[in-house]
Amino acid sequence: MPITLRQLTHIYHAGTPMAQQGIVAIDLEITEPVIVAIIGQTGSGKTTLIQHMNGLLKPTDGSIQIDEWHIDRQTKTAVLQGLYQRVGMVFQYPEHQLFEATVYDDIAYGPRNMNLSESEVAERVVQAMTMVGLDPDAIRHRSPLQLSGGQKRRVALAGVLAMRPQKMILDEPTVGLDPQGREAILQLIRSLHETWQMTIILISHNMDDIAQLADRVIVMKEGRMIYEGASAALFLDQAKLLQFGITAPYGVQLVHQLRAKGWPIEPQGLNEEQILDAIIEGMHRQTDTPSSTRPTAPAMEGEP
Ligand SMILES: Nc1ncnc2c1ncn2[C@@H]1O[C@H](COP(=O)(O)OP(=O)(O)OP(=O)(O)O)[C@@H](O)[C@H]1O
Repeated sequence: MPITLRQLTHIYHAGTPMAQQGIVAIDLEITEPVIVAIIGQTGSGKTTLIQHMNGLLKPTDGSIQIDEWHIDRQTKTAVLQGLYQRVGMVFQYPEHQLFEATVYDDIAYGPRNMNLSESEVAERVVQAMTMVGLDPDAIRHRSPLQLSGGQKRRVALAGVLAMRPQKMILDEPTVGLDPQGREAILQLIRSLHETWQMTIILISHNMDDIAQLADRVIVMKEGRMIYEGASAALFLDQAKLLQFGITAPYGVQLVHQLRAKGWPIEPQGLNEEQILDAIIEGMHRQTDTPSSTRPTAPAMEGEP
């Protein structure tokens, strides 16, 4: 079932002198399962948008349809709570919200709030820990405070997964992690999507993360959605990148630079492997081209 937004609008403190525009008239259809990235400058409405997708905010105008939930300004708060459990939200720096004495209790917090039996809670905690690559026997009794940054983030993710959401929203999932921790979280997100067919919506400022993960990209500006489309199409369109003030991922920049120098490279995708294949293919094509028509390869430094 697609996620459908119709003229979705949110004005904070609507009808008061403090009224502040959050998002305006957003029409969007997300066909699942998919990984969607939301980008945009600070204050552009990214957080306001995602908070409608898990029932933390209600529209002041327009509507949002997620599975059986149709939400508009009339929707009662109790109805929103069901959505909150179905669509998991992982906040920026979620590890700052680990507050229980043990890893087990932290992950069990969400399922316990769902009034499940303790045996069901235990089953979910172990499954969620396994899903995020944490060894349940090794760390369940440890304090979350004793874990590394990457492990803490996995615990926070497991806490959301233990509620068995069908969709997940991640706010800056790799921010503050070292390169190894970042790579591990990217892999985890990819495997959640592929193994569980989970729709994942993420906010990110990291274009390399987006190039590696996202099928689609939404660009927000001043509360409005100014672009929605395939991430590959956006990153390969230099005019749009310039228009939106987006710096392309490193691999894509390399492709643009090589193309500008006449290398016949036509990348079909965006992840590192695809870009590398495209560059190698371009090199082969260049070698096959008769020398009179061959574009000039970039000269190495120090070469004539
Ligand atoms: N609780 C609030 N009360 C009033 N205005 C708000 C509130 N939250 C956000 N806004 C306003 O709504 C607009 C969109 O904010 P939002 O937080 O959605 O942007 P964002 O793109 O997520 O920004 P950032 O990247 O800084 O998190 C901004 O003008 C902001 O000032």
